[in-house]
Amino acid sequence: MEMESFSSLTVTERDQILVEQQVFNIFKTFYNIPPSSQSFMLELQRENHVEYLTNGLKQLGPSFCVLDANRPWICYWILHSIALMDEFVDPELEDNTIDFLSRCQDPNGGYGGGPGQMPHLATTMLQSIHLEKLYSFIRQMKYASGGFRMHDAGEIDVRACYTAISVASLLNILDDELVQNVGNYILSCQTYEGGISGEPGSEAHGGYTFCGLATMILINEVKRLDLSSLIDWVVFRQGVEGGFQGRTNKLVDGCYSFWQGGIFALLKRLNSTRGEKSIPLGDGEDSGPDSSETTASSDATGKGLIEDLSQGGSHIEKGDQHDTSSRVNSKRHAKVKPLFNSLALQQYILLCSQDLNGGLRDKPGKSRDHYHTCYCLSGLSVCQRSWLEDDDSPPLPCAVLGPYSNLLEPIHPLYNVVLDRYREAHEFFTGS
Ligand SMILES: CC(C)=CCC/C(C)=C/CC/C(C)=C/COP(=O)(O)OP(=O)(O)O
Ligand SMILES: [Zn+2]
Repeated sequence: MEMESFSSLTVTERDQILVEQQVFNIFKTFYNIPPSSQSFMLELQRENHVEYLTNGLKQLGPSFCVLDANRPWICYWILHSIALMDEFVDPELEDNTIDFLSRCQDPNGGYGGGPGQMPHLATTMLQSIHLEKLYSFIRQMKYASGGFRMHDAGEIDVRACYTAISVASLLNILDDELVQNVGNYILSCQTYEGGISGEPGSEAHGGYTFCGLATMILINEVKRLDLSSLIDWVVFRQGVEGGFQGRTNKLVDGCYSFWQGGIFALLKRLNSTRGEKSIPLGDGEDSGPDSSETTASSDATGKGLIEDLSQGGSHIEKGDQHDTSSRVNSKRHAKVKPLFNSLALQQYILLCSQDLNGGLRDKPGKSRDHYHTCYCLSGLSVCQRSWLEDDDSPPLPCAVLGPYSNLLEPIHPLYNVVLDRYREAHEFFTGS
């Protein structure tokens, strides 16, 4: 592009072009090296990621002051990332972390950002011991409009609804009082674009759309959303770089691999014909006989649209060199053509978001951090199973970009917790 016309662009447009150039340089280098060496670039650097994450966990003690009010959330980002790679932390570090988290618990329920800090819904994502007090804290955060506040006198938004409802659901303390009017509040945040905003009147955003959709599923009101326009909005958030943007005209960012990618995982379950008793999506419906012969396109929610879209896939078909639809044809392993380009997203995560020295990031040029590590890896796990109807069976090798050793553990898409851990928690809190 001519310098003159470049300078006439807005800052956002210039950023977009610069990022696209950086990403395409990475892809060009990648495609210019012999295929035999390409596998190294696409390899998940597990050891380095685990080392980076473990070091992060060791620093959570009293001297750790970066993002001070986020420390329990950092624990989740780190521990979840380690669990996704099926790795463990050593028992002493695990004990120290549990001790640290219990010191963050407020005597009146909920967890604060550090020992002695005000309890906050975002940090209450973590396991709680005082269930009654936790219930009372969540109840106090509920606002008459149906929404929840993030903390005492804090902002009311869709994120707070999700954290309140998902924690209450996982801990089996969700009741009608907590649910009352939540659906109306979320509905009031679905915008003319189809996605969901943080609060009424704001712009649709991937983070809030995930939170809003998951909440509506958990409270059995998902059919009240305009799912066809929501799907329409989210499929167009995948960029030519393969990654997702959070909102219209913004840059792609590795963390939306989960916030947007997770939406597809939820939609896939809604559309599934299998009776998923072990992984309820919350709509209370038995979705039919366990037939491995059926295709995933016959649910009432978004029915015709999902069928149509699953024929066409995502909007970035141009240059899609990895379309595996003709190769993935096993009845047990692949039922669903994802509504997004799963291999392009894996390529963005591995080539552009991965720091080969450990950790993952927003985009090339940015630094790694625990938040992006968590949500890039969660998105990668979603991608690897995006062709599967049943998360308990392993994906075919062609659905996993790079060596098969890149395969991560499956997650429960409503809670973003590794499936086995979800099952343990579910059993613990429901006794079944
Ligand atoms: C459970 C929980 C706490 C969920 C959080 C969900 C989430 C990620 C919400 C997004 C918040 C937001 C509007 C970011 C925009 O930042 P930006 O303007 O820097 O980014 P952008 O340019 O990509 O939109
Ligand atoms: Zn991000």
